[in-house]
Amino acid sequence: MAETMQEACAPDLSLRIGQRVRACRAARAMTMKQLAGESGISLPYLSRVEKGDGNVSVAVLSKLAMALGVEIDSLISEHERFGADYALIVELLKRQSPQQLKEIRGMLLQHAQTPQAGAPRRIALVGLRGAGKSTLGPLLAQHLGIPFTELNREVEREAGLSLDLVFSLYGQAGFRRLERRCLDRIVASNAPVVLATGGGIVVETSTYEVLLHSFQTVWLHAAPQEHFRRVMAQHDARIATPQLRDEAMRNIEGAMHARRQAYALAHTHVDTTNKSVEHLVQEVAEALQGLTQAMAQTQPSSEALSF
Ligand SMILES: Nc1ncnc2c1ncn2[C@@H]1O[C@H](COP(=O)(O)OP(=O)(O)O)[C@@H](O)[C@H]1O
Ligand SMILES: O=C(O)C1=C[C@@H](OP(=O)(O)O)[C@@H](O)[C@H](O)C1
Ligand SMILES: [Mg+2]
Repeated sequence: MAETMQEACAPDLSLRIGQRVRACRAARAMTMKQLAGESGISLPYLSRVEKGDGNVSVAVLSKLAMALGVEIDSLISEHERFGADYALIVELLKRQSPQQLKEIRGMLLQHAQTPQAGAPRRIALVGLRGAGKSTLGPLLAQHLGIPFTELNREVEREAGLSLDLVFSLYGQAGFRRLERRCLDRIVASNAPVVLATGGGIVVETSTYEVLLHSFQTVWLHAAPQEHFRRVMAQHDARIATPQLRDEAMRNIEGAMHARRQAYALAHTHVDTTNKSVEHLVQEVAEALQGLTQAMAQTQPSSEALSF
């Protein structure tokens, strides 16, 4: 059964699409009749789309985008909410190479990441399940003399439910909203902390951006087989049968593949393969010290961004 966007999405999305189509058409000084003709959509149907009352299929959206000479995502996005500069910056960024984008992000973060006198020490451990975040976190915190927080426990406390129930009652999206709320609260508390995050925090870009911006982040990693071996050794109920085990291994490999680039954005990376937990506490502490020194030496540039 063909599912239309109207059925799949909230009504305000239809309204937004309608407003975007109308605004793009107006900016191009096109009449409704012209747009209908150029896109091959009937005039009455286009009128309904613009009123936010059409069952807009992806095919119709694609025809409209083509006739307006815009990318289909610009008819769905909320970019205009952030103003004209935002839209121009997005276009400017689209023309940069991955390396240039890395440099631009670094420049934008330079001020935020230069340690300010008296700023709280905030460290976040990221990585796939079995990375050792929950194991190393409290030991690292003890070593540094600052408190430890497990973000998933904060989510459970916020929801008043176990993590499994949060997922089954609110779904992945509900969990991510709670995770963000808890992270925001930790940032706002302005206290030093070693934070063990959940393995999936990197998938919600807006949450991960807050984490990268506000914490010194450490990616703890190992080969997928090692992550799997460690999770297996925890005798998790989710991998109690051979089928579940196969699925779990594929899941870990798939997640590592899909998340590798995001994890790699962390400020420092530590390979945990064949290293004892005690050794790793030292190694992570040294990596963080190196990072703090490197950040202190990087003077915020007063030059204009030149890209
Ligand atoms: N460096 C390590 N070498 C071997 N086993 C480890 C190491 N770090 C953690 N483990 C074990 O792996 C399992 C998963 O660790 P955990 O800290 O719960 O990972 P995470 O919180 O990142 O999912 C635990 O049983 C833990 O004892
Ligand atoms: O990798 C993931 O997608 C998840 C990892 C879990 O955290 P841990 O990494 O602490 O196990 C937990 O947040 C949730 O089950 C989702
Ligand atoms: Mg954990």
